Amino acid sequence: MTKAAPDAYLIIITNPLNSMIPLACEVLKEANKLNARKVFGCSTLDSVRAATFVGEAICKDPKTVDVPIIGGHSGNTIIPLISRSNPPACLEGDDLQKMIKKIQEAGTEVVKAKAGKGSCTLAMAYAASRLIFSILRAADGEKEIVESAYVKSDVMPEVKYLASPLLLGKCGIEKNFGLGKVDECEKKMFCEAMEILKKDIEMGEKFAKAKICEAQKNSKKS
Ligand SMILES: NC(=O)C1=CN([C@@H]2O[C@H](COP(=O)(O)OP(=O)(O)OC[C@H]3O[C@@H](n4cnc5c(N)ncnc54)[C@H](O)[C@@H]3O)[C@@H](O)[C@H]2O)C=CC1
Ligand SMILES: O=C([O-])CC(=O)C(=O)O
Repeated sequence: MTKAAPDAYLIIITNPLNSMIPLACEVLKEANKLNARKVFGCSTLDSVRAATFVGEAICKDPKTVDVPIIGGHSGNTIIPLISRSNPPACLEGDDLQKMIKKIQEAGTEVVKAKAGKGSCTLAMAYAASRLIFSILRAADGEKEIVESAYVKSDVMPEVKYLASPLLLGKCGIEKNFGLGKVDECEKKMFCEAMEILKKDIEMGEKFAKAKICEAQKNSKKS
């Protein structure tokens, strides 16, 4: 990609996404071709699931429901901001906790059900096509297109990569909306998620650096 299409958008679906985006960015950085505005970790399925489950709970068509997602794309790092659901979800106590868990565990549930035979496919195809079409529509000049995705981020100094709502534009990410307003419960979940994210990010970066180092040594030998 760095040689054949250095200006291309890079959208990664492969897990572990929290580490794969740092890994990819390290490789692009090494080749002097990193344009972080065009590198996306596809966490759109979390947005799709949140809209579907919240929509079911409040009897609304999921297509009309928006729930911002922050954090990452694995278990507890997926933080659906139900307090900012549009239309409002008004979930509290046990119902709220169950909803959050349902969104966070939905992917793992499918992986377990398929018992070693992959993960969810059709829903993933839908989510990927939604992100790709959003990016293309924005590149084509359509305004006010917002998607949550896991990207290189300077929103929080503690974590260099983060999922958050993004305004898309002609050249990729136009603006990162960051965390925005979060309630106390969401803030607590985010603080816990940051500790996991930090380790996941470090793992991706370390892996990339080791592979780059190995490749450099091999090229010197030959
Ligand atoms: N971002 C997201 O929301 C989602 C991400 N995923 C991720 O997408 C990836 C694919 O998922 P599935 O299609 O369900 O998995 P799968 O197990 O059905 O397919 C993986 C494919 O990769 C091939 N493969 C494995 N190692 C390879 C290598 N070194 N070189 C070339 N091919 C290789 C396997 O032969 C297999 O065909 C996984 O990493 C999964 O975790 C899946 C669903 C949602
Ligand atoms: O864990 C997996 O392989 C599947 C996944 O990311 C999801 O369904 O969100």
